[in-house]
Amino acid sequence: MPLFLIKFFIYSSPKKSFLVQCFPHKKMHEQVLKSKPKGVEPNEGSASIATSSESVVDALKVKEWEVGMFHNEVAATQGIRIRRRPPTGPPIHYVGPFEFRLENEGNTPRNILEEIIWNKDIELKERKPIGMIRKDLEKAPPVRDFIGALRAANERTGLPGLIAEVKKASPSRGILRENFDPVEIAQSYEKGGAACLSVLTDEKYFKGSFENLELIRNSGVKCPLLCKEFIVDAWQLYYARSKGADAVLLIAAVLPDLDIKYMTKICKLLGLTALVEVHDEREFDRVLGIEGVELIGINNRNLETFELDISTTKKLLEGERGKIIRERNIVMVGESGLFTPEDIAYVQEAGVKAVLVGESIVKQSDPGKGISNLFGKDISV
Ligand SMILES: O=C(O)c1ccccc1NCC(=O)[C@H](O)[C@H](O)COP(=O)(O)O
Repeated sequence: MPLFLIKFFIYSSPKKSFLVQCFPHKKMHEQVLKSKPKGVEPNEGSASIATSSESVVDALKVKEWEVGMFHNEVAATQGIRIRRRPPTGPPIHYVGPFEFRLENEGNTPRNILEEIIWNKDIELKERKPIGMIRKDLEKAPPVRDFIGALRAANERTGLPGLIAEVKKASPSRGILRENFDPVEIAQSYEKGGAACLSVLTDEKYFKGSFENLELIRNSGVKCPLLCKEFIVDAWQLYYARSKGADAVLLIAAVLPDLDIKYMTKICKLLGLTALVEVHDEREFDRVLGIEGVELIGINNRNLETFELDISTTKKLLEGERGKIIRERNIVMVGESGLFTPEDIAYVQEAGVKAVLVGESIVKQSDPGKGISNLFGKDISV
């Protein structure tokens, strides 16, 4: 019997629901049983009756969860620890006409990155139909050359091209800047010599927005824009482009190889540059095995623990991997935790042609001047 059917029967068997109801206090059934009749707040220990059209929706939800589980299994074989969906079943559980809400330990994210990823699913439920996005795409401003801008800045200054991040807050640092005017910050970065900008669009954890991305794009800022989002679905690529993005971030700690392959192809079709982010050797090797990747970021921050170590960039670019990068002419980006001219020199020495910097410059009263402080000299055009 296929795995998804076995799981379906386990999760929908009357026996299990009996156990859940009889022994809610037992370790193996530490679920809090809640029903959620339509339009009524969850109510512990009761159930609601579903209509037949609801049962079609229910079947789809179960199926959706099964796909997520399959995704988790594939991802785990590639060393990906971030689970795409909660592993202990969909939070809403259906038995015949009854609907239960199950909450248990397995439905708790293991770290902040996993929490952000699970939250994307909730956000994506509200997405516009792809047909509407197609229309928006026709009106989107033309794509600008992200990698070209980084290379040009590197040649002009002899220093890594700067991707300056427009970031109001982060899970690791909280609020970085109270008086946050995204357009003013973007203009100040451009004036200070940034080659490209990275704009956080996640609202819940970074206090960013797609509105900020659009505002910056429509403000006359010429630097190409990276849409700094947690991408889990190809739909987000179309949406980012429709809002004026020139590049998107694909995180190898979250996306299995097949997703990265598929998404980089869609990016090419849309004219978007994909910045593929890695944090360790295994992720780096996986990404080097994918054809057509032209821009790779090494994040010095462990997104599960927040630990920062800029020697991550050096470690990953040593030896054979560094050689492959040079042979393929891939542009490497050193990301996170860069505060001083010495930090910039260190990652440049390690082999990066670009850096992605947020905190150290966005916190300055004049973010453009913050760039001169970071590089130890004026790099404005
Ligand atoms: O910054 C965080 O706390 C964070 C937490 C979870 C996922 C991603 C996170 N940050 C994204 C980034 O990698 C940085 O915004 C970016 O590289 C700039 O870093 P920094 O210069 O240290 O602000």
